[in-house]
Amino acid sequence: MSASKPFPPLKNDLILRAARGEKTERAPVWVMRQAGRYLPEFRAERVENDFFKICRTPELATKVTLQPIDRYAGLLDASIIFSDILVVPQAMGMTVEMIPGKGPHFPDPLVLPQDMTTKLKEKVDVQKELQYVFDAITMTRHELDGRVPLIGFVGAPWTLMAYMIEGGGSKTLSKAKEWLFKYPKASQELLGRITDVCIDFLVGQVRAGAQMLQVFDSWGGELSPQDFDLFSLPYLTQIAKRVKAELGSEAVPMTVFAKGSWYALDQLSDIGYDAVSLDWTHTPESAKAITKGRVTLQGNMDPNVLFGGDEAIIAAVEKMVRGFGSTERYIANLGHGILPTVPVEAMELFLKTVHRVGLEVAAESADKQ
Ligand SMILES: Cc1c2[nH]c(c1CCC(=O)O)Cc1[nH]c(c(CCC(=O)O)c1C)Cc1[nH]c(c(CCC(=O)O)c1C)Cc1[nH]c(c(C)c1CCC(=O)O)C2
Repeated sequence: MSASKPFPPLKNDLILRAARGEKTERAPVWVMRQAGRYLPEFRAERVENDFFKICRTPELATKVTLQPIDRYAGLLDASIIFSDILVVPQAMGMTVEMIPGKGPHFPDPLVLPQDMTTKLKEKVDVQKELQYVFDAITMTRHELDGRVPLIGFVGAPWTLMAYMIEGGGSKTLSKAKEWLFKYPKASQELLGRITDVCIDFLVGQVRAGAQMLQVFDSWGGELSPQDFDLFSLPYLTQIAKRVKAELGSEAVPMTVFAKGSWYALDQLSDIGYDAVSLDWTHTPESAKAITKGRVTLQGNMDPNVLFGGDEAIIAAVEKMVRGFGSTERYIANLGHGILPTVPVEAMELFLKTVHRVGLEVAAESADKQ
């Protein structure tokens, strides 16, 4: 498939305007992992198909991406392409399986620096290896019919390196950290190689139709501030700068999410991203005081509030949306992905409350002027 057929015109550009720092009528909202196991229609799809088969089949990836957009019609202001951060290690030559109930598993992880020569491809042809993601993006853009913008994404180099060495989830990340401290040069080489692939992949996603991009450093907060400076920040910086330089006038807004790296918020506001996604360890007031309007803030309700019942959800959304202020440089979201056991009604109440409070805040700020 090619991106040559023109895409339908966009009817809701709230999130793009918020990311660019323009005023919005209300705070736009979407949710990390909004296409996922809390949706019965997604679970039904997973009975039929393996996780990576869905990722690799554009028709299925498109179908699953659209599930939350259809179910919560008019309530979500963005879609995010259904895929996974671990398609990058796969493109680099590694095998990754998704084990139901357990998560990702690498049967043959990187153990020693010399494994970079034997277990990773020397040159990665991103266009060929990840064509299926580009096809899914192009197909989804057409099927969305301009309802909301489509977000593309990658995992950050440090988070991907950690998976490639740990071979899956880990409580301590001891193996990946052993690399950082024992083999710092090899670690930097690996991070650089992952960065190059991430850059080609993001550029390709935009050329295929992605209208905004997010970089997920899910394990950023496992690093000390000094180690984040050495092993994550330089690569996050390269990604923003080189993707924007390569795309030139076609560049789209970019968001960085470094979960747990509260200490890096000031730096993350100055490295070329338009938006910074926050987990729930920030108050809106402190995040605004640190970032001083340099970036759009995204987030940040604790996803577990969705288990707390209606009153708790409404109270937390009120606090969040009023705290961030709703019409300037703010995108409502959770502080991390929605969890698989969240009731679909709780998600609906979250979205409806963000809309209601967002409109109230906008009306109040218009009154004041
Ligand atoms: C660390 C990470 C991964 N994947 C991702 C991250 C970064 C975000 C984060 O920190 O949560 C990113 C991701 N993974 C998925 C998306 C799809 C788009 C969306 O947000 O809706 C996105 C953006 C689908 C998925 N990725 C995965 C599922 C569930 C798998 C299944 O259906 O069996 C989905 C819907 C599997 C996955 N993939 C990964 C793990 C650790 C797991 C297992 C744990 C879990 O299930 O939550 C790696």
